[in-house]
Formats: sequence, C-alpha cells, structure tokens
Amino acid sequence: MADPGRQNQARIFTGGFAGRRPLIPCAPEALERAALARMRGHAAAYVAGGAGLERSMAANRAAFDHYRILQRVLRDVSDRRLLVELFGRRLPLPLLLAPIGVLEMAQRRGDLAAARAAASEGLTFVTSSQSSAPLEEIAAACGEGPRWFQLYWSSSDALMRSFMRRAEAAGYEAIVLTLDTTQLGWRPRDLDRGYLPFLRGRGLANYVSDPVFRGLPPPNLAAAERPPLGLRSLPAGLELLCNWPGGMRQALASPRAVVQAVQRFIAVYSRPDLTWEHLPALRRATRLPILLKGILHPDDARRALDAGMDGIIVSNHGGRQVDGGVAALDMLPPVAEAVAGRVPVLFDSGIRTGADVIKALSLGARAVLLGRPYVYGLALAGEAGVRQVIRNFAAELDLTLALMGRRGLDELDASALAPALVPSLRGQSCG
Ligand SMILES: Cc1cc2nc3c(=O)[nH]c(=O)nc-3n(C[C@H](O)[C@H](O)[C@H](O)COP(=O)(O)O)c2cc1C
Ligand SMILES: O=C(O)C(=O)c1ccccc1
Repeated sequence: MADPGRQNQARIFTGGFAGRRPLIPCAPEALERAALARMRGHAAAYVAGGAGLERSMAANRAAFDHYRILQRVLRDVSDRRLLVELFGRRLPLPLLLAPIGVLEMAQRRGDLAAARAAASEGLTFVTSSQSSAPLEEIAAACGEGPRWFQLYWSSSDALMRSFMRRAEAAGYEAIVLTLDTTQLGWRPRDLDRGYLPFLRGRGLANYVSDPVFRGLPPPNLAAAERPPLGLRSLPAGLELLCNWPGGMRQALASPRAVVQAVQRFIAVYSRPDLTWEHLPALRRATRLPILLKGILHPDDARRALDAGMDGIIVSNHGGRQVDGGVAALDMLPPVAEAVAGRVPVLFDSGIRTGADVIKALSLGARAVLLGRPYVYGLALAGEAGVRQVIRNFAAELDLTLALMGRRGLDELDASALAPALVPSLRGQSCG
C-alpha cells in the first residue's frame, strides 16, 4: 500500500482529465449535504445533530481556525511518508475509522461495508458497542485488517467481561473505553422526532447476540406486552440478527422479544457510577491495550496514565454530549503536554479535511479518528464511498505535507503552525 495519498491524487486528476467526476464530493460541505439528502430524515438528524444548540459542534470546527499552517520552502519533499506506528502495528496513514453506532442508518449492513473499506486501505476500524452487526461479523469483514473494539461499560460487569472475551476471540487488538457517554446527551433534533435508534431495536446487535445479556433478569413483562416503544414489526436489522447465531431466531423472532431486548438494554446501558476505581476491573478483564476516549482535561489524562492506561483519545464525541463545551482541538495541546509522549494520544471531533489532520498531528496527536465524514461516504456510495473518503483525506494530507515542506509525520510539531496565533506554544521557535 505504497503512497495512498499520491495514488489518489493521480486517480482524481486523471479522472478529471478524462471528464469523470469523483464518486462522491471532495468538498466536505457538499459531501455532508449530499449524504444527508440521501438519508431518511431521522437518520440524517441523528448523524448530523449534536447536543443542545450545537455550540460544541460549532466550536470544534472553529477551533481549527485558531491554528494556521506555516509553510516552509525549498526542502526536497519528493520522498514522503505518511506511515505511523500504533501499538506495534505499522499503519499506512494516521487515520482510523471512529466508533459509530447504528451504521445501518447510513446503509443496510453499513458496519460491514465500512469495515471492508477500512481493511482495504489498511486502516484500523473501531467497532462500536452499539454496532448494527455483531462484533464477530464485523471482525470477519475486516479480514486481516486491524480492528479495535469500543466499549460502553454497562451496569453489568459480567456483560463487560463477556464483550472483552468476544472481542479478544474475534481478533480485536485494542479496547477503546468511551467515557463521555455514560448517558446520551440532550439532542433536540432527535428528541423532537421522538427518535433514538435503540428504542427501535437498532444498534443492539452486540447485546442481543451476547449470552450474558440474554441471561440477564427479564424486564417488566407486563409493560413489554403492550409494546410501548412503537415496535409493531421486527426492525430489519433484527430480522437479520435472528439468523445469528442459531439461538437468535428463537430469542428475537417476535416484536415482543425485541421489546424485551430493548427494555433489557435500557436497564443495563447506562453506567453513571463509573469511577477511576473501576478501571482495574477492565484491566483484569482483557490483555489488550486500553485507550480512554473522551478525555479533555490534562488532569484526567494524568490519571489515565497513573491507572496504567495505554492510550488517550481527546474527543468531545463530536459535540453530541455537552452543549457549549470546549472544542476538543483546544484541549489537545494541554493533554499532549501532560502525557508527554508516554502513551499515544489520538484525536477526534471536527476533522473534516487533510489540513485538519495536519493541525491535530502538529498539536500532539499520533493519529486521528474520522467520524461523520466516513458515515456520509457510506450513505452515498457504500464501501466504495468510505474508501473514497479515506483516499481523499490521504491525498490532501500528503499534498499539504509536501506544500508545507515536510517529508513525514515525524516532522510535524508545534513549529508547523503559526506561533503568533497559538498562545499555548509560547517560547517555541520555528524549526
Ligand atoms: C451517529 C454517531 C454515532 C456515534 N456512536 C458512537 C459510539 O457508538 N461510540 C463512541 O465511542 N462514539 C460514537 N460516536 C462519536 C464518534 O466516535 C466520534 O467521537 C465523533 O463522531 C467525532 O466527531 P466528528 O464526527 O464531528 O468528527 C458517534 C458519532 C456519531 C456522529
Ligand atoms: O449517538 C452516539 O453518539 C452514541 O454514542 C450512541 C450511543 C448509544 C447508541 C447509539 C449511538
């Protein structure tokens, strides 16, 4: 997989020469617009929306303008490398696909298509706890490709341990523990539509396929007999799940069984009492590296290191959890400083262009996670659409690196950004 960036520059430019338009728009706003127009209203709102007045979402984008790329010239950039190493794996690009729940909202069997696209480009796919297909099926779609599993630690430790066992057995190479979503944020777009995917039985694949989940005490059956959740027929995703594995057919073959599964999920999903004291239990439950996702404060990063965690993901969940919160990018420099290179720091929330990736890497991220942009590629053109999003990022990343006079990601640091506009970079000289 030599040179994924330059390969795609060549593909796009020669395509244009032959009069062909790209498969999906290159312009981020056009990509979003086209994808949202293609998706059903509730799905578009769910993916595009954020918490409250969506001020954290806006702040995420605005923060990229707090930093300006500072180009250098005459530095021989003919030989460039976008390679990055993470937990002993050499990856072709500093990009991962972020954990996104309920990808069937973008496309039927969307998790599998996105996983295949990631694998075909050699990127790590992060499977969500709330995926629309069981984590084993997604792992199979990854083939030999690297994959991580994102954990929502439910109120059942036995369920957490079962997820860990399954993730290890399915060849996942790291665990991402998401900490900013112990409860879903206040998201008016969804509230006004009365839409939450799991209330319709969506995004529960890992739960309903889990022996521990299925053995949890039954929810209030009297309530379940009157489906209170608007479920009159089996959701398509669950029809598929009924065939996986054998016992599933029995477990979920009726709307009533689905309602019970939904109620069971609601009973276990939330874990607001989670504290630092619980982390050793996760450490004991898996031999895989553990990354904490949703870290914004440098003190929390330090505590993560004290707790022996293996990585940090600076993120505000794409502005979906807290309204009026800090921009994730603005907290990257202080967190990276606190971590001081002891473990990898990754970043997401607001990455829309290759130049954005350059800024995040210059501010201390080892790699970044793509979120909504790949969902939009998926909605428009399935696996090929996700692949195209990845390749467009690679192409722009590579071009920008060249134009700023750098040959490799290891040459990116604070000196790649204009110090005058970066208060936290006091005292740094231009390298
Ligand atoms: C529709 C949607 C579903 C998501 N589901 C999850 C999830 O299941 N687990 C998780 O850790 N993060 C989830 N996230 C957050 C992403 O992993 C990532 O932090 C976020 O999308 C980054 O923001 P951006 O897409 O604006 O760049 C979700 C985000 C979206 C948009
Ligand atoms: O919507 C989200 O951001 C998210 O993380 C989630 C949580 C539960 C179910 C589906 C998605």
